[in-house]
Amino acid sequence: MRGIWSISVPSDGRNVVLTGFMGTGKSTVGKLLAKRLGYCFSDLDALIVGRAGISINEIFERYGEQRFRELETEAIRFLCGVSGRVVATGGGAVIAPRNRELLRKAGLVVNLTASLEVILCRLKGDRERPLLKSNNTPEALAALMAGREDAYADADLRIDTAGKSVEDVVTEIATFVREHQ
Ligand SMILES: Nc1ncnc2c1ncn2[C@@H]1O[C@H](COP(=O)(O)OP(=O)(O)O)[C@@H](O)[C@H]1O
Ligand SMILES: O=C(O)C1=C[C@@H](OP(=O)(O)O)[C@@H](O)[C@H](O)C1
Ligand SMILES: [Mg+2]
Repeated sequence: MRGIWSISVPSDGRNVVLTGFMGTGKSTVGKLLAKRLGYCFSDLDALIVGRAGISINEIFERYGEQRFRELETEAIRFLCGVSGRVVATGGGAVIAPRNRELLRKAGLVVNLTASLEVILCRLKGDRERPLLKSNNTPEALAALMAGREDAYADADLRIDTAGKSVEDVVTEIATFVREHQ
C-alpha cells in the first residue's frame, strides 16, 4: 500500500459531514446532497480504497481492522483540510474521539439513523462490508450499533431515514445546512 497522505491544513469549517451506521444511507445521500448544495463530494471509503488500491474487504483480510482504522484517520486528516465538500464517512469513522474532533472542526455533522430492521433489509446480500460478515447475527449487529451510539449522538443534526426517500433526506439536510452554514 502507498504511504501517508499529504499534510492537512486547518479547515474553514464549511463542509457537511455525514455519519451513521452501515446502511443508513451516507454514501447515497451524500452524493445527491453535494449536487443539491453545489458542493464537491467525497466518500472516505472510496478515498481509502483508491489510495490502497485494494477493496475494503481485502484491507481487512490482509492487514486487519486496526490498519483500516489508521487509513481512515489519515483520510479524515486529509479531508479536513478541504472546504465546500460533503463528506460521507464510514460507519466506524466516529469511534475514535480524535476523528470526531477533526470531523466536528471540518463542518456541520449530520448523523443518519435507521432501525436495525431497516438496515438489515437495505444491506441484505451485501458482500462489501467486512463487519457484516464478522457480526453475522442481528444481536451482534445490534450490539455493535449500541456501542457506537454516543459517538453517533455527537452531531449537529440527527435524521431518522427509515420510511423516508433519499430525496426527502437530502432536502431535510440541505434546509438545515442553508440555515446553519
Ligand atoms: N432513505 C433510503 N431509503 C431506502 N433505501 C436507502 C435509503 N438510503 C440508502 N438506501 C439504500 O441502502 C443501501 C446502503 O446505502 P449506503 O448509501 O451505501 O449506506 P452507507 O454509506 O451509510 O453504508 C443502498 O442500497 C441504498 O440505495
Ligand atoms: O461500520 C464500519 O465500521 C464500517 C463501515 C463501512 O462503511 P459504510 O458505513 O459506508 O457501510 C466501511 O467503512 C467499513 O466496512 C467499516
Ligand atoms: Mg458508505
